[in-house]
Amino acid sequence: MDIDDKIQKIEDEIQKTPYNKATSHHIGKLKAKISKLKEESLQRKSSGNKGQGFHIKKTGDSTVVLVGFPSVGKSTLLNELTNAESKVGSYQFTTLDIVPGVMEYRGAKIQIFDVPGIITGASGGKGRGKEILSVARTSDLILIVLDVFNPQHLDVILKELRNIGIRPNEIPADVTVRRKKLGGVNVSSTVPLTHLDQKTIRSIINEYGMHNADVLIRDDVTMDKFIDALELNRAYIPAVVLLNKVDLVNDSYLEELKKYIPDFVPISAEEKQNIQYLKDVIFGNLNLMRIYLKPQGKKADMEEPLIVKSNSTVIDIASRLHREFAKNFRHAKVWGKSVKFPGQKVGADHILEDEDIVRFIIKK
Ligand SMILES: Nc1nc2c(ncn2[C@@H]2O[C@H](COP(=O)(O)OP(=O)(O)OP(=O)(O)O)[C@@H](O)[C@H]2O)c(=O)[nH]1
Repeated sequence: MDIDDKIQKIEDEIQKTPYNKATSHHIGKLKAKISKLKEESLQRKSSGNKGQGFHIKKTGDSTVVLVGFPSVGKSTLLNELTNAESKVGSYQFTTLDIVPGVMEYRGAKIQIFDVPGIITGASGGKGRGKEILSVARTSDLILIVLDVFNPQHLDVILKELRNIGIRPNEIPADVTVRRKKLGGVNVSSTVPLTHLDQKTIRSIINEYGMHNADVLIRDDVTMDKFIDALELNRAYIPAVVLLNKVDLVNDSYLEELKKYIPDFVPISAEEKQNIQYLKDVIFGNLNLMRIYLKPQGKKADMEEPLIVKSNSTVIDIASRLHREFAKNFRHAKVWGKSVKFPGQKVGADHILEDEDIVRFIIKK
């Protein structure tokens, strides 16, 4: 029996088992088993395909990946957003290889990848699923591209992404597990747990080979999220749904769709509709900010901002500039939204905001 058969067999068993208090620990154990098998299957696939996968050199400030079925307009969109010269064809599977492009926006260099069209079963190795696997898992944002006439593909794509360990738009549950030598499994939580009982938690923990551990739970987690928290390989990545080719439909069609997909960005890559707004959405979801540097006695360089992650501190910026800078840091002066008055003196841990101007004062 291969791994997929094993997974199917356990899934069938879960289907047949009624879910209640008495069976919860058993179902927890089965779900943990499935999670481990899927992980094993992923590991095998990626190691078995050495050399064939895409090796992408990450450049720029962030990376974004376009995921969608063939012919939904990914190449056309990539051309609109970036400087890449991607071939556009009106037949399926035009994208034969990965095409990175760079979108320059608000001073940031955002690298965008168009991966070959996802098809059902991609995560299982069908089509060119493993490419999606390697690219999407390491990206900072996933753009799920749908054709306006095939919105039902969203469910398939989300399922495929989950199968390769991606948890789009989820935040990891706050669970810590400390292994110990003796004393059994001790579970404590800071909030009431409405989805899991002690027996189920123990049963899942045991399935992961741990028989002595302190488990601390700070969220009212579901069974699935608890299992995710025990897997090391989960990728929590923001995702945005794009509905392409809206030039072919009217407003009432889109209104109707909102009943099924509450949150999407309508675009037309071909007719260049809503592209500017999309760029804003991309930038916004990457959680980046622009910081301008002001050398001593000179005006700030307002041409080329430093692009950093939101909530970066003064010392984060200093470390990025130069190791010596951070080591000899004394204080900084800041102009902008993060301070009460212009030129305010701040310490290393001060959190900056978008478009702040910073001057470093370092020990001589
Ligand atoms: N009407 C309309 N057609 C579009 C739009 N975007 C793309 N197309 C057309 O859809 C077809 C497929 O576009 P591509 O950009 O090649 O699609 P793709 O998703 O990259 O396809 P694969 O390379 O097969 O994965 C082409 O004929 C495009 O001209 C759009 O916004 N409106």
